[in-house]
Amino acid sequence: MTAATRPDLTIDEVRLTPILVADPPLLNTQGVHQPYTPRLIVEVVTADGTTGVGETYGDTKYLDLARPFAERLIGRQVTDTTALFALADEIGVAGSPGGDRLDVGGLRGVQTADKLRLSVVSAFEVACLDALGRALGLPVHALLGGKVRDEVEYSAYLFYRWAGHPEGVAAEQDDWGAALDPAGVVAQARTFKERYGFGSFKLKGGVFPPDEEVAAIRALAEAFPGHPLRLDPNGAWTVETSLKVARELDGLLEYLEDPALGTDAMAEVAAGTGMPLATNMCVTTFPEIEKAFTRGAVQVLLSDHHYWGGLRNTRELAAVCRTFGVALSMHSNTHLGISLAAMTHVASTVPDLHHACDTHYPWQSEDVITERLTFEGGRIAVPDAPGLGVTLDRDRLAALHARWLADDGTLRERDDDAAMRVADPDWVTPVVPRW
Ligand SMILES: O=C([O-])C(=O)C[C@H](O)[C@@H](O)C(=O)[O-]
Ligand SMILES: [Mg+2]
Repeated sequence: MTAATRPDLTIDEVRLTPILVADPPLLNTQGVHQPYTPRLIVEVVTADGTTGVGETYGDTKYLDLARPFAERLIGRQVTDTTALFALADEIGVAGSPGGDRLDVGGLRGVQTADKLRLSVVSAFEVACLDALGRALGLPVHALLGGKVRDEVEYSAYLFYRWAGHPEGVAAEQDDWGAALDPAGVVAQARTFKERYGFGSFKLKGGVFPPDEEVAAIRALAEAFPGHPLRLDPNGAWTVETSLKVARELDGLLEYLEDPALGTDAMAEVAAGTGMPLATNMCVTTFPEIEKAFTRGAVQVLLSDHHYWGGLRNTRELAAVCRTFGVALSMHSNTHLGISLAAMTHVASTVPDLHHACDTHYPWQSEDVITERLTFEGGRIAVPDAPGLGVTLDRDRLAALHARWLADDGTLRERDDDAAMRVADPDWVTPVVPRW
């Protein structure tokens, strides 16, 4: 390829398409998933006609950042992903003029202005890498330095859930049925194993009193001997409860995920148990690393390329974890195939990936790509086609965007509390720790 034949990778156009995607009634400590959840699909189009795609959170606060960011990208090169961070810093976050803390809590850790920006940057970075890979005929993993494995292992993400969303609420149906006790959780795990071949199971906890969730883990251990298990109550427990559960599940869990909220509480739990602790809550930004790692508060870091700022930042995070002797795996939030492909590419390039990664993907019956990614033995084969190796399905994208347009605004923000209040008008956001 000479300079004359090199494709013109100047960004000519950026398309942002907010969508609403069907989501089952999955329970967590804050409430229940809404019947439809917002995501944002990003497309960058280069002067030579190549299009790259990315995906991130679609709530209004992300859209408000993505729009001015998209304008600033026009005329830049898709190769210039380093510049994305400085560009993002130019954009103010509403309610946080100084770029400081917006609020704390939720299920994904602190929400700083910087983290919001990084969550937006990640979709553009992935779209740029996809476009670059397509233009060069190279898979994204090659652009990241090359894969060290041909498949990436994922874990079944078990949720307590209702059979359907509340009566009268517009929603898609599925055939999973309810899971509200140990037998239901085991049945759900069995379905996951049959359909996708998953070899390890994570249970989303913090929904029922700890004893009931301990019983569910015991039932899983009995039904699936030798299969790695995890429990994640999203910080719903006190230090004392966390230590009690750690004792009771000693030898049954590969790790306990965010039993208590915040680095101080996690460090206290870690000091009192030999059970490895994982997090996607107390360490979700680079500034939080030093305190947590030096105090031994976490033994497994669950990265998430969305809020860590993309695929290359994920690799930098992996290097930091390696340096501190902290194991690495991946967190997931409701996502579609574009993000699953991005996760798979970056995961394939990280030498020390210690546990099967989380994914919500099997819960998503809808997608915006022409061919869904498939799990064989709980694993996804790392795509070798150019870019991410996925193709946007424009009809599906348009249909899910039409749903977003038709919504009166209630579903455009993920709000698990509000969704729970539809079923239980007396529901109030639980004060954490709950138990
Ligand atoms: O590992 C986690 O904490 C998550 O996956 C956070 C998510 O928001 C999960 O709790 C959910 O989807 O309800
Ligand atoms: Mg978690």
